[in-house]
Amino acid sequence: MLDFYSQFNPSPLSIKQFIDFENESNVSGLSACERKSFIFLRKELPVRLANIMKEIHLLPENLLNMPSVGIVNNMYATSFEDIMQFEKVDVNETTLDKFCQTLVKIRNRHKDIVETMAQGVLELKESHDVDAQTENNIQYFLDRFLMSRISIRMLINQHSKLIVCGSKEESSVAALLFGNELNGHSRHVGSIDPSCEIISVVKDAYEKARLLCDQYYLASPELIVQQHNGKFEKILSNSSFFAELERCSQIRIVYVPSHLFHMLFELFKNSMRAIMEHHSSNAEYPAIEVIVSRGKEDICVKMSDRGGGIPRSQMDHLFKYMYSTAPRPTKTDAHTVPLAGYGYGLPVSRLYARYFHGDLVLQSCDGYGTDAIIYLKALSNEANELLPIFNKTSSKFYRTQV
Ligand SMILES: CS(=O)(=O)N1CCC(Oc2ccc(-c3c(C(=O)NC[C@H]4CC[C@H](C(=O)O)CC4)noc3-c3cc(Cl)c(O)cc3O)cc2)CC1
Repeated sequence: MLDFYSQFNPSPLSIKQFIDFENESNVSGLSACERKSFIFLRKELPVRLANIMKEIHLLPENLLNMPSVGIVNNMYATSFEDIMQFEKVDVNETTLDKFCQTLVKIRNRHKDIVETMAQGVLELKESHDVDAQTENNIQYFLDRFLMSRISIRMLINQHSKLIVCGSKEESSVAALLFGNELNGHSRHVGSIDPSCEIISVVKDAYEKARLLCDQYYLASPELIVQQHNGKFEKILSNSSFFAELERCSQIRIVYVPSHLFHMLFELFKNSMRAIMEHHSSNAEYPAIEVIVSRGKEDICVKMSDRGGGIPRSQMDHLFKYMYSTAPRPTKTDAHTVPLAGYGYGLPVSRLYARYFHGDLVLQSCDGYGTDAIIYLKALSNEANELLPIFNKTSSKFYRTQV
């Protein structure tokens, strides 16, 4: 069955399709949405699982034989079998309920997979010499494996949040509690906010990172936020609309707030760490400046710090899984720098940006500071999932690399 489903390419969805899918259900009732989602997912989830499982099987023997990689492999095989039981069932209330609960079970099973995979890489580093080719292999695989995982969790979250998987009582309570409007704000569609106010997420991520910074450094840099809404530039001059523009000028995007938060939280931690270390002998710390801008195609969030910057020779390391994989500090290690990434914070943040055809880039001036720019698609119909495809090209990459 694995070979059968790995023959199909994953079908990317745009954010607009995720939204329209739910809006359509408003017309024909939730059960139509649930049925349509079930029919799509009972094929698409096995396709996405099978595509990445075939790549796991192409990994270098040394890595594949690591205990933690074996655990990941078995988890995927179990989840694939779980979904297979719905391949030919009739579509009725019982199977839809069971399917929902199976998705929640799979989501819980996979919740620590990033850490488990990182543990597998660590086991390899500690037991074998890792040559440049193997490191390239691992970088290529982890980018694709972690992107695939983001996409599978997105599909599961959209289905389970829209259908509000769980007991009917929970569903009715959820409907009572959340319904379609949240305190008059636009309603979320699963994990998507159709009107996500970017500056609010920026401030939230800053406050959470500042907490960690204050805990360790007993101080933290201030935040200066600006925005430039190019969308309204043309009619800015007409003062009669000014009040309206003031309200409209909050730059909003149809996006997944949790993805944006993850990226911003990671970047704030890195900027704060650089600033506090670079100015450790000062009593004053240069503020972090964030500019949010909206143009025709892109929405950009630029974070600028004066943390001393990084030489170009070191820049590539920041996105390297192998370079950053280090033993997680033990709880008793009182001197753990809370802002230091011991995992894959930056590479995963770039995957979140790229997942809907955006990007995350760093521009550093050694001796001065670093700019980090998050690019997001301004239009939801252009924000298509970017999915890894298992085919001859990807297989060849592993073969030539070995
Ligand atoms: C893989 S991960 O996601 O897990 N993770 C990536 C992140 C890393 O932590 C960090 C944090 C900050 C910095 C840093 C320095 C810095 O440290 N300079 C001083 C050294 C410059 C080289 C110098 C040398 O080696 O030559 C030795 C001093 N300067 O600018 C930044 C900076 C980086 C990012 Cl990405 C940013 O967004 C903003 C920034 O200001 C580096 C590393 C943990 C691991």
